[in-house]
Amino acid sequence: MSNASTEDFVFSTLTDLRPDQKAEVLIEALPWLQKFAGALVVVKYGGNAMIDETLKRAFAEDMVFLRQVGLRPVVVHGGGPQINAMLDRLGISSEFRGGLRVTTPEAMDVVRMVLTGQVSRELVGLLNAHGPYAVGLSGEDGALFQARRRTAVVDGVEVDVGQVGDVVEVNPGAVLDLLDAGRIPVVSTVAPDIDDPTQVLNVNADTAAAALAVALEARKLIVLTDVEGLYTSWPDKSSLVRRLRASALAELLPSLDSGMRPKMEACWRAVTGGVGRAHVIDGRAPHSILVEVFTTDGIGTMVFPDEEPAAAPFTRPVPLVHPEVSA
Ligand SMILES: Nc1ncnc2c1ncn2[C@@H]1O[C@H](COP(=O)(O)OP(=O)(O)O)[C@@H](O)[C@H]1O
Ligand SMILES: CC(=O)N[C@@H](CCC(=O)OP(=O)(O)O)C(=O)O
Repeated sequence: MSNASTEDFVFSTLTDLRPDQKAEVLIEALPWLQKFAGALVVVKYGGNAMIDETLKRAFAEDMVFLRQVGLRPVVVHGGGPQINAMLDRLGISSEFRGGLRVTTPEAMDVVRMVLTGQVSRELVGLLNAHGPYAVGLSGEDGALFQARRRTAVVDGVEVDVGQVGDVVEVNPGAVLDLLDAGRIPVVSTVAPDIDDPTQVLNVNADTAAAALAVALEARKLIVLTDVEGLYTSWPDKSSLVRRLRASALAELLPSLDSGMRPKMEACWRAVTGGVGRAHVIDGRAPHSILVEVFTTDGIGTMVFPDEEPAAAPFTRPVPLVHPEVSA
């Protein structure tokens, strides 16, 4: 076993399971399949979790699995490393300040091109290898997002970062139409500038995913990244947090580094805005989404609200199989 890859290990372990053990794995999912039937789940797929081909295919399988068992998944994707690669190829320099890309008009053209013309296309293709599920749209389509320009804060000082914005309005109609038609919307986080409709703004994908999850009254926001979850004293591996109340997270936020901070802020915004649970999970582990949704222990870090909402969050039954997919 010592020379086997992680993948060999996973597959040999699974095929070595006795039938009764396989049945146990399946039956553990039953209460979660019941609980989440019809639930709307926003999944943020980060650029760093999007590098390995096998993992990308596993991600697409997970999304189609969620859809097929009656959930309503919405993908919001990032693409930071892919934007960096294209800027390098084009010889355009780029830097981050306070966790945000300084976005010149020239860089904005590249951000828009890479997110909507490359990353979105690739994800849509991977999902549609399983049937006609995915439709890509950006924050510009159907006036999905309106954003307002923002600055970054570096060492307590506000700095200009160019064409960067925060989502201030969401019109989720186009996403709901796609969900009602049995599709999986794949959202790129480019948004029109609310104060100057001739301009588009670059929006951090974690932040946009949280705004969309709140507007859609999602049951869950799941953020995939390239670590196991939130560590209270990064990089000490023993400090991984499994469960965290929103108020405890609010106290932690100021101490977090720039990579994790937008993610955890997004989780806080989501659960304080009415989303049932927000999770940060490891996108490097194949099928981590399924483990999170359909097992009792889950995986990664889960953020929950201080007070549970009085009424059950919004759910709507959906046909198990899209007519076109079953044809
Ligand atoms: N407290 C922390 N817990 C976990 N990861 C952290 C923490 N502080 C910083 N990080 C870093 O944040 C990174 C994830 O952020 P980022 O690279 O922006 O991811 P993504 O591309 O998935 O959006 C991790 O790889 C890790 O290096
Ligand atoms: C303003 C800003 O920084 N925007 C990000 C948008 C993409 C993103 O958020 O991608 P990840 O999720 O892969 O980090 C950027 O230009 O890289």
